[in-house]
Amino acid sequence: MAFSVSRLDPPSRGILPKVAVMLCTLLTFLLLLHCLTDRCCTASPSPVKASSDRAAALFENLGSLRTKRLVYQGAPGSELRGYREARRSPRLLVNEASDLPEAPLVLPPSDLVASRKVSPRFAGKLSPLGEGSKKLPQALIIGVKKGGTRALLEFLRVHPDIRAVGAEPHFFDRNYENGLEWYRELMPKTLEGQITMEKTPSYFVTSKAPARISAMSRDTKLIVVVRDPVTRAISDYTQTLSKKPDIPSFESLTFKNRTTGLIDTSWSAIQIGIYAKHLDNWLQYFPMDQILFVSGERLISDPAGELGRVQDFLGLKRIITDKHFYFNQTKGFPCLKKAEGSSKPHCLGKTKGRTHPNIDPEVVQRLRDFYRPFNMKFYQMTGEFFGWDD
Ligand SMILES: Nc1ncnc2c1ncn2[C@@H]1O[C@H](COP(=O)(O)OS(=O)(=O)O)[C@@H](OP(=O)(O)O)[C@H]1O
Repeated sequence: MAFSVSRLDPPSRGILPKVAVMLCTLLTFLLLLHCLTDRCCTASPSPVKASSDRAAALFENLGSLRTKRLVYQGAPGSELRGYREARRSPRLLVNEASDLPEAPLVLPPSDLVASRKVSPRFAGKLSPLGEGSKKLPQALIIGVKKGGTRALLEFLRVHPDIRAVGAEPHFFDRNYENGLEWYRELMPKTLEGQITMEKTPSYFVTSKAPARISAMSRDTKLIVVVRDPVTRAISDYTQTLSKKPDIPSFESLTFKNRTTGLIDTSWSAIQIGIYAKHLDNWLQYFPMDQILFVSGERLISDPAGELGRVQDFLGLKRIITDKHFYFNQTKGFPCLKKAEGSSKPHCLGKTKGRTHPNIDPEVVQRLRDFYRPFNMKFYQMTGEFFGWDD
């Protein structure tokens, strides 16, 4: 102020210059006062102020996201909600925090994925590191042939936490010599927390399979789809007949000697249905609570109910429910409203749900009598009643 007065001071000492100096001083004072009010700052924003505001906003957002991450780690059960909230704020992540590394903000912590509080498939879509790795299966559908194993696997594949091989690897029966690394290579890539599965129905009747699977992992979960052994035998025969139309009749293959009524238990169609005998072999290596028996009949009459049991057994959330199925009148079987990775309805192929040939009722009855004691034993061993002998 003193500086401006002396600079404006004219050499003359008249009254007018003094008034002019006083007016100038007053004007300067008023201007300064004006600039200290809000109107002044709003009208002419300083670039420094704007950028510091953005930085403060980013800092605040980062802070709020950090808080969310702390919530995931600190409070079990609140994880998914917190993560979803963060996901539902794309504006926050894309616009305001675009300068910040996105991955650490977006991905749920790995321990959270491992505990499956967040669907690993969901997390996987966001993973910057790729699609996981191939692992040996943690769960197997080991049988039984013609029990409904394909239907079960196709239905299970709808679950986001299950990844399964489509074809039957036959590792523990035919391809064991290829080694575990060969087997692992067949598997789909999975993320932490996802379950790798395969189905090979012949494992259930392969005497070496229990020891081999146990050597891979004693924790392997085993699923067996069982079906009335008489219907199963006819289904098995129907499949063979479709490939070799010249084979003898079911009736003649059933007996070693039709006159004496002696059943040919060496015929695989008959052999496979002696479930109690095969199960005995598995129980040498696995405890009963590591084996789940799925009813082939209920898989048709109530697929969601059976799938509920399977999801529980695998420790998965019950995601596959009634709303995933519809009954297809033409097929005569339940089908998926949407198959895995598709939006279209999906029924199993025409080799599933074949029309069976008519079998002499006397032979059917003879087979029912043959299986009854084995079925009783099987119900006793499993503690479950499948109702094949009503
Ligand atoms: N949803 C659905 N759609 C079609 N078929 C179904 C379904 N659920 C169970 N099934 C029954 O599955 C039987 C075939 O069993 P598998 O898949 O175990 O056969 S195989 O061992 O893999 O060849 C098959 O046996 P067949 O009827 O004798 O063909 C079906 O009865």
